[in-house]
Amino acid sequence: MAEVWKGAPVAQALTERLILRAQALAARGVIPTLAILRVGERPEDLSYERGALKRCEKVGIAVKQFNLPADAAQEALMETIRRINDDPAIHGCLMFRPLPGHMDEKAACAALAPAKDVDGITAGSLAAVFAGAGEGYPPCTAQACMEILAYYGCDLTGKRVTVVGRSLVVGRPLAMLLLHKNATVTLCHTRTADLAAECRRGEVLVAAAGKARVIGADHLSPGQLVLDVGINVDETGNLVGDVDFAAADAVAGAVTPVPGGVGAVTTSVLAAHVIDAAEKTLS
Ligand SMILES: Nc1nc(=O)c2c([nH]1)NC[C@@H]1CN(c3ccc(C(=O)N[C@@H](CCC(=O)O)C(=O)O)cc3)C=[N+]21
Repeated sequence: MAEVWKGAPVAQALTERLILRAQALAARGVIPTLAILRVGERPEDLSYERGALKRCEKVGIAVKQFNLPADAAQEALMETIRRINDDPAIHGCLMFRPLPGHMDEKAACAALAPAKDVDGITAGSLAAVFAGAGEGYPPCTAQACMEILAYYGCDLTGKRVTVVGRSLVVGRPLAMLLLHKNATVTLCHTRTADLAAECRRGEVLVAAAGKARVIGADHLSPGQLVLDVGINVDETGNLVGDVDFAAADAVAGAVTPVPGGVGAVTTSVLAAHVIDAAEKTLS
C-alpha cells in the first residue's frame, strides 16, 4: 500500500501564513483581489473555480468573476482583459485555459498586465521560470507539485524525475522548477517511444498528460513517488486523474489522490501569488 499524499495538509500549511499576510494588507487598507476570467463552462474550469473561491474566502481574498459565453468573440475577451488590467483594485488574474478553439490564446495571454499574471501565462513570467531569475510567478499547478514534494520531505537533488506532458501550464515549467532543485528530468509526451519504460525509470513520476488513467501498472515501479496532476472529468461527471490510482496504490511508495491532491494545493499557490502581488503594490 502506497502512502497517500493528500493536498489538504500542504494547502493548510500554506494558507495559515497567507491569512496573516491578508490581515496585514487589510490593516493597510488593501483587500487582496483576484479576477477569475472564464470563457464557457468546462467542468475542469468550474472545478478549479469552486476550489479557488473556497480558498480565497478562507485566506481573505476578494474575487471578481468575469464570465463570457463559449462562443464569445475575441474582441470581447480582449476588452475584458483590458478592464482587468485597468482596475487598480485587482491584483491578479486567473484565466482558465485552454480557451475555446476559435480564440487566439497567445494574444489573450500577451495582453494581460505582467504584474497581474499570477498563473504564469505571459512570456515574461515563463522566461523567469526558465531562467530561474526575474519577475513573474510560475504557473500555480507546476509550483503546487514542488510544494507537495517539499512538504513531504522529498529531496530532489540527483533524483530521476519523469514528467509526462509538455504543456506550458504544467510539464514544461515544472521541468524547469525541478531542474532548479537539481533533479535529473526526463520530459515525456505523446511521441515518446516506450513511455512505460521512461515512466518506470523515474524515482519520481509526475503525470500531467491530461488523459484519464493513461498511467497504469506498466508505467509504475516499486517505491516510486507518483504525483497525479490530471484533472479529467469522466462521463458521469466525476473527477479522475491521469493515474490508475489502484495500480499506484499497489506498487508505489506514495501517490497523490484526485481529487484532494495536487488540485487542492494549486488553489493555495494561486492565493499566495495574489497576496504577493497585492503586497508589491505597496512597496
Ligand atoms: N490557466 C489554467 N491553469 C490551470 O491550472 C487550469 C486551467 N487553466 N484550466 C482548468 C484546469 C483544471 N484545474 C484545476 C485545479 C484545481 C482543482 C481543484 O481544486 N480541485 C479540487 C476539487 C474542487 C471541486 O471540484 O469542488 C480538488 O482536487 O480537491 C480543479 C481543477 C486547473 N486547470
